[in-house]
Amino acid sequence: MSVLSLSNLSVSLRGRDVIRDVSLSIGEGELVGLIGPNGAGKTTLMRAALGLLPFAGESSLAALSQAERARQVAWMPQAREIAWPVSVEDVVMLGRMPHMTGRRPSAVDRERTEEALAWMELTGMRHRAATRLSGGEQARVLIARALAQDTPLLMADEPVAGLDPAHQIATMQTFATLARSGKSTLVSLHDLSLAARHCTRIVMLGDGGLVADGTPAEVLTPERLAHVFHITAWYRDTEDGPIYQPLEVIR
Ligand SMILES: Nc1ncnc2c1ncn2[C@@H]1O[C@H](COP(=O)(O)OP(=O)(O)OP(=O)(O)O)[C@@H](O)[C@H]1O
Repeated sequence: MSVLSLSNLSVSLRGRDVIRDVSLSIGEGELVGLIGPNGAGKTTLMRAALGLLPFAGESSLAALSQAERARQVAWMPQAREIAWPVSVEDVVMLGRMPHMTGRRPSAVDRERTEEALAWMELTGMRHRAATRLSGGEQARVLIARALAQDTPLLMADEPVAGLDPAHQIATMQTFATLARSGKSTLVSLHDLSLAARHCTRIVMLGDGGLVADGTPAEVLTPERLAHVFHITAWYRDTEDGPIYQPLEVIR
């Protein structure tokens, strides 16, 4: 079953075509990396898919009511400064809002919150004010809030930007674990190695259009890296998975 379906999605901002005719469908248990250079349209595509921007074409998510959408998809935007001086666990518990029926959190709400705190290694700082955390720690709190929402689909805009290497890897492994349990994630990334190692599928955008959609090995060819990213990269298929190291800029 598909958790997101986009059909001929196009977005025009201030008279400029930013996304052109993108069609794709994400099924259960997929971890999809959305890659493309700065300005390629990754954020715009995700925001339009969520119904946060006007678009032409169709998005299965945008067609849902606000309440249904909040139970179908958790969204972690790129902006990640937490402005509310509340505890880490309270921010994460906010992810349970779409599921809460009464005024008090249920046993399931508490369980999902605990799980999300543990996933993001935040249990030890649960009582700290979220505003007093470092940038990377705040990002982990917002990922935990999205995980606590416990939706079939998670959409995250550069969730690992600003995280240290251990937390980048752990976050991608959490998404992979979710995928194995049938949940899907669409995640925009700039790190090609993380994308290649952890994603089951890569969607490459270039200048607003869909350039390629397939397995990491199918999509990350030297020709596309040259043409779309203007780079050369060192590549090896190792026992620990594929490794990509960008090397030179092609001018
Ligand atoms: N409100 C806006 N009005 C006009 N143009 C916009 C607006 N928002 C974004 N754009 C333009 O749309 C294009 C795509 O932007 P978008 O933020 O989707 O790219 P991105 O792939 O997410 O980039 P990055 O990797 O830098 O985050 C860019 O050229 C950007 O300048």
